Amino acid sequence: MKIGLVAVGQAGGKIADALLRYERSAGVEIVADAVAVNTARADLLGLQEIDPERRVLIGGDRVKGHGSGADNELGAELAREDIGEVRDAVDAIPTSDVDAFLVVAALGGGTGSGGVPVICRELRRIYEEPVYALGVLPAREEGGIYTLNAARSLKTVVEHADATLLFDNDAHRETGESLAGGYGRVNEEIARRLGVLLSAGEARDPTPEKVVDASEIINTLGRSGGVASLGYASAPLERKRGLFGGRKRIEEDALESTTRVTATVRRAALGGLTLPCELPDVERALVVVSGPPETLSRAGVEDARRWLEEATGTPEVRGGDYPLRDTDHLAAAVLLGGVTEAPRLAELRAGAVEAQRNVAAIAERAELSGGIWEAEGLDPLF
Ligand SMILES: Nc1nc2c(ncn2[C@@H]2O[C@H](COP(=O)(O)OP(=O)(O)OP(=O)(O)O)[C@@H](O)[C@H]2O)c(=O)[nH]1
Repeated sequence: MKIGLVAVGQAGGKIADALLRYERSAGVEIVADAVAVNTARADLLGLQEIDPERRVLIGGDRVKGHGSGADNELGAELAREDIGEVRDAVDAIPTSDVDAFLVVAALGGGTGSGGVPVICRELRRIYEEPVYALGVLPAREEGGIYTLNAARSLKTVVEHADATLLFDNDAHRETGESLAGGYGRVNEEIARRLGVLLSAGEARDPTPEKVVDASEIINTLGRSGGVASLGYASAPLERKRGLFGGRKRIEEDALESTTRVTATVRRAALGGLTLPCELPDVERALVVVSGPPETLSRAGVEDARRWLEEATGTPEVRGGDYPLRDTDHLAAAVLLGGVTEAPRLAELRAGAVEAQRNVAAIAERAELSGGIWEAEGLDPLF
């Protein structure tokens, strides 16, 4: 499946860079072209993979290229004002190659958080292809404003994107790792997951037993504004030198590969989700198993698909394989579409309501303190 990639804000740009690096190193073609949008000039200059001609600075007249300072109302306003420039940049993407658009950003800051819903709405207005958002949720320690930004942005994005794939930064922190220290690894993790999912439909050689095409990914994500989560897990494979030397190969017995496939899919769906959720709380699922052809047990993929059907309680579970010759791992990607509830979303909503209350109380206090000067009866200088 080929996407037109639109990266908004700092995190969006870095994730897009990571996806383009994945594409190059894996030798696959999954990004038709990528555009980066930001209110901060320095962030745009720091990008490494996105063509400089496809980098769009918005709000230059108002914020002078210095970003929107975690103010997502400002981020949305600047995106609305300069939407024509974003549109022109996206117009240059060869849409005959594009199966869907993916608009990527962190939802906790200002530019990405405010810009994503505005850009999704505009792309949906113009193009027939589905427009998906990939939103990164802030870590708990980032506090009330980031939580409030993310909740308000998400509430708006689900209205304007065909579906929103969420990635919880907190769920992917390693013990003892600082938030910012883990960004590089986390971005590569997002890129690998998306990479495996999107490449599956582009697989040609070796030929998959059961191809996962773009329409299956689109049908799983849905087009009615749902939330999605993407699971991933991998298992190392042992290569042994053949009897007469030569290239090491993987020795398989059918039972072993069936068990490995089902166990890896279960780990991806139960413990490796970008947005942790309970399986009965999803409406659709898609499983892709990738690895050397001799390890891709057809029975294993079918068992895993049936297990997902039971665990989710929905008949809408699709599945396929993606054979890769030169890998020492078996990997499973599980896409869950139509996620109706997740603990992190409930927590985000509650945190945002509280933060909004605090913001209102502070504004009221500020108004009162302004009133003190009124009461003094002093005239200002001018
Ligand atoms: N996964 C991931 N999260 C990031 C990265 N950089 C920042 N974040 C998170 O993104 C949120 C802030 O979003 P940014 O993208 O930095 O901000 P922005 O959209 O450019 O908006 P402003 O800088 O406020 O104009 C916070 O929750 C950060 O923890 C990154 O490289 N990867």
